[in-house]
Amino acid sequence: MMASTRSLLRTKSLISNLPRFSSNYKCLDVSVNNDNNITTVTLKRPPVNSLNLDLLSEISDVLTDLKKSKSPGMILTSSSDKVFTAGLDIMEMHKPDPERFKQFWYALQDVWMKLYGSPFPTAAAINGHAPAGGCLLAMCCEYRVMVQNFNIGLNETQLGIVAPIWFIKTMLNTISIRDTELALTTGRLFKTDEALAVGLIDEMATDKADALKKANAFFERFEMIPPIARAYTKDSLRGSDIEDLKKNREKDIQTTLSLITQPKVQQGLEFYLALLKNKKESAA
Ligand SMILES: CCCCC/C=C\C/C=C\CC/C=C/CC(=O)SCCNC(=O)CCNC(=O)[C@H](O)C(C)(C)COP(=O)(O)OP(=O)(O)OC[C@H]1O[C@@H](n2cnc3c(N)ncnc32)[C@H](O)[C@@H]1OP(=O)(O)O
Repeated sequence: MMASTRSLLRTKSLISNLPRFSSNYKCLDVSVNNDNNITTVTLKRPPVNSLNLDLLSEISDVLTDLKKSKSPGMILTSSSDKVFTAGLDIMEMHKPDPERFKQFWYALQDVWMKLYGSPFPTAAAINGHAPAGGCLLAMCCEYRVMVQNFNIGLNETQLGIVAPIWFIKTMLNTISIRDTELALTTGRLFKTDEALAVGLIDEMATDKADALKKANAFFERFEMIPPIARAYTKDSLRGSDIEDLKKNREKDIQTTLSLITQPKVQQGLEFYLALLKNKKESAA
């Protein structure tokens, strides 16, 4: 084979392995670092990146693309300078249309299964508050770097709701059983330094640039590790949690819908929404 043909074929195979990202994302920025081929996925759904059906569907799509293209790794971060994500969009849970809610919850399950179980390494550069679903996304990643003076945690009980079992398992994969129980029953939000002390995050950062730098450095640990061995090992640790949800997926959707539509739960959500609005009014 002529050298020029070989080089053309090599170029073609490189091109076909490059991640193909839709330029049509409305709520995400997706960019690949030329130095290490790590993809940074930036949540950008102002004002607080709350996770609605649209945003979850886009995250799910980008995770599929990254897996298909055998990406060497992904960093999840936010375009906001004070919120990583405010968690699930409360408007998807307040007086929900049942069909839409089912799609919404299905999309959340998809994101969780794809992110928690990704064969490629993942890191969260948490550059703002990460309550509830925000903490869940961060915990799905394998490594967390968080900017100082923000909050992170599963605060569901504070809203009068209950974190689903797969949220709980994700926390149990991150911190101790004892700390998980205390954190969940009290709906505790940890400040960055408290999160570090308990192991909920791995490193602190001074600002977003520092967080991205530290997150990028995490991937250097895998330079000499065969990706297949890495991926199988991760699957051995996390795969059974994912299988459990796969088996119970429909039941999980139905149970969540029936819990969330209980009048007491709806009243609790209304009260919480009013608190968020009042906070703004009293600050003005
Ligand atoms: C027997 C009982 C059984 C009960 C079982 C029940 C159910 C079980 C089933 C399901 C479990 C569901 C699990 C849910 C997990 C979740 O993720 S719930 C969401 C939790 N999120 C939060 O608690 C965060 C709330 N937000 C904040 O604390 C702050 O907004 C912030 C993130 C710290 C940012 O503060 P900041 O000052 O910058 O912004 P504002 O507070 O002024 O907010 C701006 C704007 O955005 C709105 N907003 C904030 N968060 C959300 C949100 N999560 N969803 C939707 N909208 C949100 C806020 O209201 C403001 O709106 P505006 O006034 O119209 O501008």
